[in-house]
Amino acid sequence: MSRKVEYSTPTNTMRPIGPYSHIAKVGEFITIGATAGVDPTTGKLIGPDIASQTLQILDAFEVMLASVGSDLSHVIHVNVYMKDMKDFDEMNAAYESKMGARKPARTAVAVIDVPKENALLTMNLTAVVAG
Ligand SMILES: N/C(=C\C=C\C(=O)O)C(=O)O
Repeated sequence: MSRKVEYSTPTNTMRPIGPYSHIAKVGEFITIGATAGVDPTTGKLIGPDIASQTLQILDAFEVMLASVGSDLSHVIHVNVYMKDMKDFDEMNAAYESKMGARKPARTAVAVIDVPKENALLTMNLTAVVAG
């Protein structure tokens, strides 16, 4: 397996808001950094509800994973960072509506803040290349 680390940010997704790439890939392993629920064209937050933001993030993950030969069925682990744990059930419902029977390992926690102003959550993941 190659140990070369490839960093990428697809052009058809939101621009990073700091000095990072959305995706890092080493051989078959993929990691996607924290991503908020923003419109990829305007950079504006989707919502204001956590369900909309959750679905937007998962849509963005689909685009990012496709750019490196993967998809949501090859996700290993997801981290969910919410501003308020009271949103847990609503986030879960939206998450499950998109992920369906796919149930990667997941860690959901509440945090004091996230980088995108007014965002209710941010998520990141690890995955492998499809095949
Ligand atoms: N991944 C980072 C920020 C993401 C923010 C966002 O999508 O709203 C970072 O600063 O490392």
